[in-house]
Amino acid sequence: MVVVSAPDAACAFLKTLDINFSNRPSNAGATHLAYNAQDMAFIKHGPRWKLLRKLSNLHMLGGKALNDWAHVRVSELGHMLQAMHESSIQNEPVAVTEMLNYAMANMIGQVMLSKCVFATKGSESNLFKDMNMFTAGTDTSLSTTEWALAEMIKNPSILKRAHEEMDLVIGPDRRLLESDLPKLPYLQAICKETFRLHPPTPLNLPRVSTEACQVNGYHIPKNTRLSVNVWGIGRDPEIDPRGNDFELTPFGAGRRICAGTRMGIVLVEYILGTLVHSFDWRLPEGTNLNMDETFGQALRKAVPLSAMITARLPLNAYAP
Ligand code: HEM
Repeated sequence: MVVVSAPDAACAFLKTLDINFSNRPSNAGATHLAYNAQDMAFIKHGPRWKLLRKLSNLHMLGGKALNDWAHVRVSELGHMLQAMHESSIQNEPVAVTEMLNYAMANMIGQVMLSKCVFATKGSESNLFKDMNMFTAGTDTSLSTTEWALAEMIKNPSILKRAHEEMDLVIGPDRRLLESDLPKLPYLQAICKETFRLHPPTPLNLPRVSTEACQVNGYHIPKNTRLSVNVWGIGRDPEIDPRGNDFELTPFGAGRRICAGTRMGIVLVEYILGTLVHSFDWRLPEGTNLNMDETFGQALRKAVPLSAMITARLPLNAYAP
């Protein structure tokens, strides 16, 4: 197995990925949810074929599908905001992680299965869960949103500056819309910085060399397992941001790049932006912010985020 941590070597490897590292090792979990036509043929006879065909037929991860399903994100986010608002009125801490999990799973679940995942016990939704699509889509987006909120609670000046930008662009009378996102560069910078510091897949997903090859002077035999240490590269003080763009690859790169990149970015920016604009955030009295990491399906906070929130918008902004 090769783990690449140095940016220049990672850059060379990533450039070689499409040619020689396009397969996944057989135990790579969600990575079997391969997506393009060639990969589809590769797994055509596997148990995931039915769902994959559905994904592909609906073009559900592309730009048009993202627009077509915007109303689902609005309504699911509305339900979460309403529940959070009720906690704030009762002066109770909000179980942020749990709420994000429900909202993200329902957003992704409804798009893929046309039903609310946490309101159905049908076999199709079980199949969906067994197939790791939750972890590919929800755990990654959830962990980024949770880490970003935690970093802002830890650094109130960042939260304040995000509020200032949003108050200027959106104002205090309505909720954030997805169409506001391009006008919020500071929010986008917060998301990018969170991807750098807390990449949900810190070693990317593993690839296997299909052929022997030479990379950066090293001989890589056929069938070598390759991992890129995205977490280490993102924290390397030597990195020059004017490099070749391979210093920030939270969604991977090349032919097997994350199939849900667009959806992941929209989910994180839209949900995080709305939560920040809608509430003031602070820790419950007498508690400390634990920033320890734990690695499961994604790199998550070891202690789920719990916070006190105060509404910043009029009551009707918190309706589903
Ligand atoms: C913050 C959000 C997300 C992050 C950081 C992320 C990250 C990744 C990474 C690093 C890979 C491996 C790429 C490579 O090997 O080069 C991957 C693969 C994948 N992701 Fe995501 N992901 C996110 C959201 C999503 C969403 C929302 C979906 C779908 C609903 C999704 C579906 C997939 C699938 C199907 C693959 C496998 C692609 C293949 O093997 O060809 N991801 N993701």
